[in-house]
Amino acid sequence: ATMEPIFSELWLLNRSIEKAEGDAMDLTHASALRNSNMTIQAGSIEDAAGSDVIIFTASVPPTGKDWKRSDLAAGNLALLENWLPALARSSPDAVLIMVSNPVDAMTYAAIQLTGFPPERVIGTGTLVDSIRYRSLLSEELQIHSDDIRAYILGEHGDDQFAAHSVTMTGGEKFLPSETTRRLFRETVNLGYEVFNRKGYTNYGIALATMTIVDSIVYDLKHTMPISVMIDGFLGVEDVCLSLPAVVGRRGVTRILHPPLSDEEATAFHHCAEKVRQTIEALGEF
Ligand SMILES: NC(=O)c1ccc[n+]([C@@H]2O[C@H](COP(=O)([O-])OP(=O)(O)OC[C@H]3O[C@@H](n4cnc5c(N)ncnc54)[C@H](O)[C@@H]3O)[C@@H](O)[C@H]2O)c1
Repeated sequence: ATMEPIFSELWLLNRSIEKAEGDAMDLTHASALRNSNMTIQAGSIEDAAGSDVIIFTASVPPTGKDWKRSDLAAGNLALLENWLPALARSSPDAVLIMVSNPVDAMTYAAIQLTGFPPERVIGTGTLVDSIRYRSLLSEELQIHSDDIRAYILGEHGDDQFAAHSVTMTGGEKFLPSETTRRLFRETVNLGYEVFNRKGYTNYGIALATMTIVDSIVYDLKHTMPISVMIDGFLGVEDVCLSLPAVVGRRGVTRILHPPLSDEEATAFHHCAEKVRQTIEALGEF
């Protein structure tokens, strides 16, 4: 969001105003080379009042070598509790994009803490996993990744699954094969693989978030796998998980219901149980 001149104003909020100011200055200098009149400033919740889009990325750091995204749940819930009610009061019509992990449980918590209608709260969910999978398939098939309709669905975590039965390009279905399964197994670990090498992931998630922002700001109504409040699909509700959904100016305008195989439906139910457990372990909020 910071390098695309898509907003008129971009406000950076951080517990450390100095860090936010440093980023705002650096980005403002960089944008001198862009065809941009977007202003980039550091400030407070009040400064950013009336925002159209809120992107939440604050997070406690992971600890230990074999950390899981769900380990961040309690620490990040405290950050959400600290920031979101006030952000929601000062920007009551915003669409909120949740990036912080574990993103599905945090998206659910954000709906409760903002009081926003669920369609105005979007988790980046498995969008980043789906682009990773598409990029592996693209390399294997020698077809541009943008032409490959392949979805990783469920939780943005270890129990995500590839919706092999609805993967297609040019109208041709890819039946699940040893190759698609192998590439999916690689996909699940790619986030950790990048993290283990550089200590964080940023380019993939930044562009995934920008894809959501673009679809909101320009009301593009693109379909993408994102974390949404599940609307009774396969009997699942009251939990956030990724399904393909249509994104426009007011947030999610439609959640799609792909015809999953029995095996995929079981995986979806499993993800629902797992994310629900994470949410329940957080207690009242
Ligand atoms: N959804 C995804 O696909 C995806 C991908 C990458 C990262 N993430 C998640 O995004 C989050 C951020 O990742 P990162 O690599 O940018 O982490 P980071 O540690 O670099 O950044 C965290 C930021 O949060 C700020 N912060 C900490 N406590 C705060 C508080 N009390 N109030 C306000 N700000 C506070 C820190 O100052 C820092 O700027 C993590 O939870 C990470 O797991 C999600």
